[in-house]
Amino acid sequence: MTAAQGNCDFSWIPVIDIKAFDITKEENEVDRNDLETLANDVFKAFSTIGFVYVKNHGIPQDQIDNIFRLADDFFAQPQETKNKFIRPLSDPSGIGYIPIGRETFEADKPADFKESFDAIPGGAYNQLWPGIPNFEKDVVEFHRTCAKLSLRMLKLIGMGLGLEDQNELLACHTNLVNWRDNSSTTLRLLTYPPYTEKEDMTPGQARCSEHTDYGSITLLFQDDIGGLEVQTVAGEYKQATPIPGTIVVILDDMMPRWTSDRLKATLHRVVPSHKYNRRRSLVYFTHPDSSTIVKPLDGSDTYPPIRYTRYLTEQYYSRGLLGEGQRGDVAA
Ligand SMILES: O=C(O)CCC(=O)C(=O)O
Ligand SMILES: [Fe+2]
Repeated sequence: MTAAQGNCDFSWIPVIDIKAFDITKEENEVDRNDLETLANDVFKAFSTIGFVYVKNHGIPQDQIDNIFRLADDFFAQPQETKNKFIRPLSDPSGIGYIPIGRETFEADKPADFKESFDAIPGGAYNQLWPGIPNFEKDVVEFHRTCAKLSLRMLKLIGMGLGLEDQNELLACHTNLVNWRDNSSTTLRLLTYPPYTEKEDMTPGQARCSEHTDYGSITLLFQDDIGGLEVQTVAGEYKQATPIPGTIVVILDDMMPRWTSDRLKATLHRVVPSHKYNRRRSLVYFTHPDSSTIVKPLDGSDTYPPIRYTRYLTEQYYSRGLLGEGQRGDVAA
């Protein structure tokens, strides 16, 4: 489906071809009609299912493959080496290595059977980088590349919403351009090891338990092993099958708040459906600037204003990534 065709099928996650507005194009080269068609499609998808597959985005496949390889190199290290990158519960950033069984989205369930390495480059936090050749340089570069795509998606969302100032959402994301300060935008390298029910997994344990993401939008690069499930409008879960060459774009918790529920943040999870296979993904959590006060853009009182950092701190705390004593530290 090309941008000019429009009219995607919105009964399930649509594939939207954004070639007309990919990250290699200068904004002033882009045809206005193509842009409007794209903005309409993106808006329809995000106001129904809350997810899209984006193809022809302009991020080179080689660059993506290289980050998957570097992630493999990190997770292949001995446990003691990886443990050196665990951040203490007193660290408000939530970055670093998160071992299996530490993070949970549902307090009454066993913590997730996954491990991750979270990166917020830019120097605002004391990020520790593994000594794997090119790891820091390439991860930082990939972070910046993802920022370009997120900015494109935010632009389309602003147009699709018909905002008087179409750049109003972009204005809350200066951290994607001047990313040194005010940023909690995180690249997560994620791996779900193979397992046996008897020895490794606890009954009821998920690879990634049910949740919505916290920020503005998420870019999810998945490998070819399935397991990601997304809640349908009818409330059932359905597989979001990997589609080669696409990135899954997810709407996060701030969007219903900004748009008075015109846009949705949809529940999703990763189920242990492929036990002999490792699943890997790269997740770019785009966050608004930390100091942003998120409130309905239509001036209504659908949601009370909230300072983004405060919201995030509460989420990290409830996920087990932050200690009780740190909850107030970065709050409003
Ligand atoms: O690995 C995946 O496919 C999904 C991960 C996810 O939803 C998350 O980390 O927020
Ligand atoms: Fe998620």
